Amino acid sequence: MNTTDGTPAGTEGPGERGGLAARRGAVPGPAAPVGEPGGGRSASGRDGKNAVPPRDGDTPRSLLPTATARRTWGAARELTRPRRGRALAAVAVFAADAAAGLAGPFALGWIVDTVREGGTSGAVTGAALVLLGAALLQAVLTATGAGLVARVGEGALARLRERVVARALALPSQRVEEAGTGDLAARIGDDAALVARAVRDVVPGLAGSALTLAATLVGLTALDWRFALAGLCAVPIQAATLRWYLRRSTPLYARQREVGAERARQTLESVSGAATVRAFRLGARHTRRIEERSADAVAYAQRATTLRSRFYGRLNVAEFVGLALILVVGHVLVRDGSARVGEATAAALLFVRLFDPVNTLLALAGTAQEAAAGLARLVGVADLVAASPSGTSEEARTAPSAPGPYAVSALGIRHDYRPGHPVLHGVDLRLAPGEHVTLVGASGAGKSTLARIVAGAHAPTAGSVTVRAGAGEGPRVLLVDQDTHVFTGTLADNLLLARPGAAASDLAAALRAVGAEGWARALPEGLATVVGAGGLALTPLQAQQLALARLVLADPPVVVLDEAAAEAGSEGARGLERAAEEAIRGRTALVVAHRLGQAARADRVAVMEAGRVVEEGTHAGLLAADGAYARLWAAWAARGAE
Ligand SMILES: Nc1ncnc2c1ncn2[C@@H]1O[C@H](COP(=O)(O)OP(=O)(O)OP(=O)(O)O)[C@@H](O)[C@H]1O
Repeated sequence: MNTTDGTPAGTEGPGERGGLAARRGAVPGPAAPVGEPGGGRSASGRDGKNAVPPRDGDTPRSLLPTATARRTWGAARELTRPRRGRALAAVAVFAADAAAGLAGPFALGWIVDTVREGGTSGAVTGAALVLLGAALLQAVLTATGAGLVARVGEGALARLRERVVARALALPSQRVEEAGTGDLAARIGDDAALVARAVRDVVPGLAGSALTLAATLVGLTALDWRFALAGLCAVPIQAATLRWYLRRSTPLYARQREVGAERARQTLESVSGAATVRAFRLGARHTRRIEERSADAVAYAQRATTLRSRFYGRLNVAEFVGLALILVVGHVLVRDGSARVGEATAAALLFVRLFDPVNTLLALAGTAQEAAAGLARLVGVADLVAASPSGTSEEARTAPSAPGPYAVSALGIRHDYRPGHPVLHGVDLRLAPGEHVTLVGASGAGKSTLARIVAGAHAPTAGSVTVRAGAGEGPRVLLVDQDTHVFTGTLADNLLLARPGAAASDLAAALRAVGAEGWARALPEGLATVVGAGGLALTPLQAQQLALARLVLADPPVVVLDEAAAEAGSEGARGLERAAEEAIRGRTALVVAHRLGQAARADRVAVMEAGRVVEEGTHAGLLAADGAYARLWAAWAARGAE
């Protein structure tokens, strides 16, 4: 993972921490603010709608929720509970490690006294061997402790990741769009990486450092309580430094995180919309926006680096004060005969040995804070209530459905993508059980929006959609639109996700029903051929047929088809029309049609204009009425019914 300023996570630029102190990673972790109270759907009852302020005419974004600090802590405990034994073992190992670390300074003090008193070289060698043995033991214990922590932490993180991905997949597309796909991607990518790094480095670092600190205090007290007191004089300076740092770093990292997410969102949006950006010559505008966001990210990274340098500078002062006091105390104690030179040496060495753990502790406090913010953002998504069953996508439908078609009524549907700019104005549309209704109208009339609302992919701003269920089961609506995804896997896998466990004969029958049997059989390994990214690329027509075959297998009582034939070319489009008719047979169906031939064969046609249904009736009836539909039909026929 890279930090926002391009340096690898876990490292810092040279010169930030000079002298004897360790260089430990306070990585500028983009950390989101803890969520504000809101009418959200997280299990914590809080839905932090972190609206990122708009820039340059952008629409404000409502980021996905972030869990409260309390809920985050609770989730971390829940996730580690099954591995409590290992966690306790890790603490015990780190404690033994810290105790073994005391051997070094004591042995060196012993060597000093032995040499001063003219002792034998054998005694010195013995002390040196103790030193070596202690160092080896420490190496083994440190590795064991880190291994235990990694096993506890990685297991917990894997569970959390699974939950986040499951929830993310169940989120209504509208919610993801509102937040920007970059927000979700940043959480699953950057935040998960941040937490994983914390599990690997921060937790062992914090635990080891805290225990070393405690053991060293015991060691100093054992030499003479006044050494411990002198060493403790550094603590107020360190505490003040930490407070000073955290007060500045918390909002800084939070803002840095937001700025990073904004940059990711903007980049993703510009790249994924590259064709549109080119077509409308928006390149310069998008480049400027990316530059602005990148400049923001760089500015915040620089501020974070400056802050860390000042933080380490203050820590050096604390170390100097503590060490100077210990040397003064040692001098006084040796002079009045209450301590030996070796003991004063050991005390000074014990204190110097603390530089590392103290700095680790303080530096990691910031990183731990960032990781906690990342974890809060992951838990926020993991706690989201799964999308309603009607919020469906074609891929999401897997369970077998209730038999028989249902009636659908969409009443008083209003929809604003942007507040105050309605694109649907109180639309009423009813479908009788098993009826096929086709939506027609000019581009931008609102057909796709209405279709997605009926399918449950968008929640309407006002109005309601009712799918009257038969006995027992809940409503089952399946949406097939032009965003058909071919997953990397075999053709059979791609079909089975619509009906897990279906027999090969069912898969073949579904392919046959949508006219795909021919090309599927001709594949090098038939149903076992790997398709999708990295495998055989399916044509847009084949991908649409695959979507329709999944529809046949999922067997939903209600189906919404939107532009399934759009990308297939006119020959392919006619084939797809036939496949679609076959796939929706026996179901209640709402079909968005751009080719009016589809409308002619539907039970009923609804004509939309500027967000309203302006005409409804059969093809023949509407032609006879000589209204909006008749004009559309005439125009379509004049273009050669392409
Ligand atoms: N995600 C969105 N955000 C903002 N506005 C949108 C969004 N999707 C559609 N719109 C707007 O809503 C209006 C209706 O669009 P919609 O796609 O529903 O129309 P349509 O009749 O299906 O058009 P087409 O035939 O071109 O697909 C249009 O003005 C469109 O620009």
